[in-house]
Amino acid sequence: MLLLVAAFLVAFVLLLYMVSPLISPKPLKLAGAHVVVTGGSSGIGKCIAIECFKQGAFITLVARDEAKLVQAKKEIEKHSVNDKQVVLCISVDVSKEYRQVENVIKQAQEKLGPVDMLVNCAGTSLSGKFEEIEIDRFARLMEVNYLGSVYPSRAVISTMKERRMGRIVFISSQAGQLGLFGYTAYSPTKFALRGLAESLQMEVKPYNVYVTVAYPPDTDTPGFTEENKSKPLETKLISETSSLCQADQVARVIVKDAVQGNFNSSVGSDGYMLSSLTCGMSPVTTITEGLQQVFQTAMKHEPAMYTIHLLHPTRMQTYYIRTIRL
Ligand SMILES: NC(=O)C1=CN([C@@H]2O[C@H](COP(=O)(O)OP(=O)(O)OC[C@H]3O[C@@H](n4cnc5c(N)ncnc54)[C@H](OP(=O)(O)O)[C@@H]3O)[C@@H](O)[C@H]2O)C=CC1
Ligand SMILES: CCCCCCCCCCCCCCCC(=O)[C@@H](N)CO
Repeated sequence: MLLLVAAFLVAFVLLLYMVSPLISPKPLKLAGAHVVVTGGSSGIGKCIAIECFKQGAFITLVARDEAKLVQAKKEIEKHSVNDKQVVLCISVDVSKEYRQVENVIKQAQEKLGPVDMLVNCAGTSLSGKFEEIEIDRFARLMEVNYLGSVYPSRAVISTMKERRMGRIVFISSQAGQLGLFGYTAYSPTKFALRGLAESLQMEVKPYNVYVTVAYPPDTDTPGFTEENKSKPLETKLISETSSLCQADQVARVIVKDAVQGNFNSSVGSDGYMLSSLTCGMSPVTTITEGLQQVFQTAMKHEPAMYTIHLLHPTRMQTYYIRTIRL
């Protein structure tokens, strides 16, 4: 019996390695690519823009405050690697009107060509006890963090599908992997991004478009400083168990994962553990990731469960879907 299980596992691992070229996308070339970064005027978004610019990309920064945009543009331009590179700034609130966001993307495409990579980094956080958070803030946070990622993505997706190439990145958070004291308004907006990303990835994979969800830990940014002003002591104590990162370090990891087309992107060893523990049935981009999900399930359930986890038709879709003829 044991032998049978072992043989089954070996056969399966072999099979997975055979299909591995099918599930690993070709890396995106950033040199000459057009990268749109919402929230690109500050913190993590600005560092993502710098990282892409350093690799030869053309950048469109999208945020509301024009002065901050101009300042960020100057900072990014210092890192140019050739004299053709451009940083374009467009001011818009990504969470209000879909048509406005669509126009901004149109303008960007007219100036710098079709979008090769969209990074949805515009977002805001708020911590506090459930009953102390002003009721309007729940809707506002959902608008900015969730709809503010839906709108730009929706505006670029058709062109990406037509061109059979592209990357869409969503910036969730470790607080989008587990709910924490103080994050009743914030966490759900970041969980929502994962649902969106998983669904969208399944739709666009046949068109060679890859989606990445990043789950950064606390990161030293202007947004983080702002959030700390109202942070309950409990939230601070819990958060201190995970590391505080620098924005450029987080940005490097996110850009690397997006370029490679990895679905999941996490930073550091606790980020890695958290992603393993909360892997669910997310799309996998590497064999190790797939096996890891299964062993994760195996530790939690009876053997039947991990067979289902591996072989369920839905999982098969995420392995195999390449082309659909409608
Ligand atoms: N810092 C952290 O600890 C972590 C942050 N994150 C997430 O990363 C993202 C960036 O965070 P961080 O760098 O700290 O944030 P910052 O506050 O430093 O920067 C936020 C950026 O988003 C823009 N922005 C905010 N709201 C809107 C809007 N409605 N429309 C257009 N642009 C907007 C801001 O510009 P402007 O205000 O001018 O519009 C700014 O460029 C957020 O989604 C955050 O939730 C995730 C995990 C950890
Ligand atoms: C075995 C696994 C160990 C992992 C321990 C994980 C502990 C969780 C700490 C979570 C910290 C909260 C991050 C929120 C960041 C964020 O989105 C805001 N800062 C935005 O500004």
